[in-house]
This record gives sequence, structure tokens and C-alpha cells, in this order.
Amino acid sequence: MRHASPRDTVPDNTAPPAEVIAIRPGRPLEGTVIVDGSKNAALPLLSAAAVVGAPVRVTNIPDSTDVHTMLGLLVGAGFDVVHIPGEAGSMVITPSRRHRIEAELLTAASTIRASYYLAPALLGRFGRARLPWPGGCRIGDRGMEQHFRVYEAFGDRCSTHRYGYEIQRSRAEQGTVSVALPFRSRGATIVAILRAVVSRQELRLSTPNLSPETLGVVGALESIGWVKAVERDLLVLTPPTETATVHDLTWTVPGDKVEAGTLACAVAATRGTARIEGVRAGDLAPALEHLRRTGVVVTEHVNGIEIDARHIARDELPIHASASLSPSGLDADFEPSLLAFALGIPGHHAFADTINPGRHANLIPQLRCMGAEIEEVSPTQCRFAGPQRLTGAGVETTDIRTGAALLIAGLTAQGITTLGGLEQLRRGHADLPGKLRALGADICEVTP
Ligand SMILES: CC(=O)N[C@H]1[C@@H](OP(=O)(O)OP(=O)(O)OC[C@H]2O[C@@H](n3ccc(=O)[nH]c3=O)[C@H](O)[C@@H]2O)O[C@H](CO)[C@@H](O)[C@@H]1O
Ligand SMILES: C=C(OP(=O)(O)O)C(=O)O
Repeated sequence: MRHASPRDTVPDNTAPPAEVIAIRPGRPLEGTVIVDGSKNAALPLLSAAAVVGAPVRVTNIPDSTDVHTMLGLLVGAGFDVVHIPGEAGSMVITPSRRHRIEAELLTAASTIRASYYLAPALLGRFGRARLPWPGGCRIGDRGMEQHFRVYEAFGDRCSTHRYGYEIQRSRAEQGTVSVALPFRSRGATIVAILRAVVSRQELRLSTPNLSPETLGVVGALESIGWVKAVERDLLVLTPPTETATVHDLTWTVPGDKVEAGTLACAVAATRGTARIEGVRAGDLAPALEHLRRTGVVVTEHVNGIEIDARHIARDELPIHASASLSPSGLDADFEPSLLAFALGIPGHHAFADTINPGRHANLIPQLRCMGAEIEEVSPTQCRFAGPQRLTGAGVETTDIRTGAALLIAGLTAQGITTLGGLEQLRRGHADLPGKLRALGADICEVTP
């Protein structure tokens, strides 16, 4: 095994990746593709590995830049990240002997939203977490006050500064900690879980987020003896009664539901048929439900889904999709891809994302560059009639999911679409254009 230095976690590509890609419409997508591990499941799982206090082997880690940033942050925060030779995507996370936070690495925390998952690990190691405000997709103001509500319930002291925030670990940790969230924030739910692990306290969390990403962390903790009781409005996590040392822990990052949903929308938009493997169908059920309603045949397999959109209905089939934090709701990250798909479907469609109030302001102007006619009912709601014939244009990936939606739009537009700002797309996917190419999409790199 080889120990990683912080710089090792940056992708080592000899040729600089293309900054623009060109997408040309072509034949319907077909074939088989395997999705990578999920970025949004990997980030909390890696942080969970850092709070258990024992080596954890994490497998199926995706090669996206946000994940590399998180691995670098863990190294900077005093953990060893060790690559396993011959096992791409597998690493062992272990607390190191270093007891110093590398300041310059923590500034990288301002480039990803999920740096908030690092705070519990820092409290566990140093009793204090001082972090910059998180970054990530610019999709509107994204607060952190529910995170502070969680820490305060544990007795921690939170303060905010112009550059970020600081949390001082409580000196009087005992008993059950009860927290009631006013809405189902995924970040605050996972932070509450990780914080409970740091002090081995029972957690009773009302109005929890119960997304697959959250349940992935809960499942990982079960493997070290934590006991869960999950109801729709209450999550209880109880620590193991014995402090037995844990050995040979392996956690696997689940397949990326959002990447799978994007590929499914792309296949459906081109009226193709394909198998998308490496993902649990249940993780993307709300997105698949919208596709099914338009006549796309979706078959679920043990390790993936099959999409057949060759005989999609020609009748008016309105899609009404609203992003939601509820347990069976549509994850906001599916909305842009579904919207791009709906542009080609007959009917009057309506979309809403109130969770990320700035997403439509990113996505809709880019689609308008391609000729889309979309009425913005409010900053977070829009409607339009389909089918629309888009025209290829030069567009920008302003955030991860907007980039995915623009790839889909480009596959169905007349003429060539060029897509810039690919560093945003790479934050969330190792190579989404490559996966579309594997299904026959005509996508090539443009060398300036
Ligand atoms: C890195 C990562 O996994 N990002 C995901 C995370 O983002 P994010 O951390 O934004 O998601 P949360 O579920 O925690 O929050 C949902 C919304 O509530 C707001 N909020 C949240 C906490 C808080 O204390 N105050 C507050 O105002 C957020 O700013 C956001 O607009 O979950 C979202 C689904 O919910 C996903 O779409 C994002 O892809
Ligand atoms: C919004 C996203 O990521 P982040 O929260 O990291 O910006 C996303 O993954 O779509």
C-alpha cells in the first residue's frame, strides 16, 4: 500500500483535459454503461470513515474533483489516505500520528459544499473545527444554521466569522441528544449522525433526511455496531454497548443515482434503449417514475436498470416535477436532466426547485441560448410546452447538474452544441461525456 500525499489526491492527467466539448445529434443511444460511485454518497462516507477512529477501506470511490478535494482535506486534517494498488477507487482512511491541521489545505474547503462533513472529524481529533464557508455549486444561498442547531444540541459552541465558522466541542457530553430539524436537510442530518459518533451518544433526530446518501452512512455505522430505528419523522441511532475494536472494515460507495438518472434521461431523449449498471434502481425511483409516465419502459435489475424509449407515446403527456426533500420525493439533482428530456415530449410541463433557488437562473438562460421557450413563473418555477426543437449553440456548464442537462439538450438539438465550463461537470462526474460516448453519442473534445 502507498501513502498518499495531499498532492496525490489531485488527478494526474498528463494531457490537460479539453475545456470545451462538441456534441452532435446522432442515432438513438444504445448499449450498456456502468455508472461510477456516487459523489454525494462518497463524501459523507469518507467523512464517516474519519470519525470511527479505526482504519476503514472504502471502495467504489469516484474519480471526480470534489471527491479528490475531500481526500486532500482529510489528509490535511490529520488522516492517512492510502491507495490500494490494483484496486482503482479503493482507499484506506486511518487517523495518522500527525496532530496538525495543514492550513492551506483547509482553504480548499471553501471550494466544496461537503466540507461541512469534515467538522465532526475535526472535533473528534482536535476538539475544535475552524472552517471556511462551504462552496460548491452556485445555486442560490445555501445556509448552515441547521448544522449549528445540531452542534448546539450536543453542547458545542458555534461562532461565525467573515471567513467562515468555528465549533468548539462540548466538555460535558453525556446522554441522549435530541434534535428537531425544521426541514429535512441532508447536510444537517448527516452532520448530526457523524457528531453522535464522535462522542458515542445516542441521537434522536426529528424530521430527518432519509435519502439514500443518509441511509448509506447509517448502514456503514451499523457495520460497527450502531443500532438504528428509522421512522419517517424520527431517526434514532444508538451506539454499540461494547467498545470492541473493529477490524477489516470495508464500506462501498453506492452507484451514482444522479449519473444513472442523467444517462436514463439522455437515452430516453434520443429514443434509445440501453442498460445502465452499477446502481440500485430504488435510489432513482422518483426520477424513473416521471420517465415511465411518458411511456419509457424501465425494467429494474438487481444491479441496474434498462431503459427502452423506442416506442415513447406521442400523446400529450405533461411532466410536473418538483424537487423535494421528502423521503420519497424527487432529489433536486434529477430536475435539470428531466427538464431537458421534457423539452422533447408533447405536453405542457411544469418544473420547480425551491431547494436550490438559484438553479433555474443557471439552467434556463443556457437552454434559451439553444432556442428553448421556457416561461419562468417565479425564480424557482417554470413551465413550457413540448415538444421543442432546440438548435445547437455555445453554452456553459454553470453548475454540475446544469452541465448534465445541457449534454442531454445537445444530443437532441439540431446542429452542433459546444459546452464549456467542464470543470464544473468534473466536480461531480469523472467522465460523463465518456459514458455517453460509450452509448454511441457523438461527443468530441475541442482543442482551442
Ligand atoms: C454535497 C452534497 O451532497 N450536496 C447535496 C446536498 O446539498 P445541501 O447541503 O445544499 O442540502 P441540504 O439538504 O442540507 O439543504 C437543502 C437546502 O436547505 C438549505 N439549508 C440547508 C442547511 C441549513 O442549515 N440551512 C439551509 O438553508 C440549503 O442551503 C439547501 O438550499 O443535498 C442536496 C439535496 O438536499 C443535493 O441537491 C446536493 O447535491
Ligand atoms: C449541488 C451539488 O453539489 P454541491 O452541493 O456539492 O454543490 C450537486 O451535486 O448537484
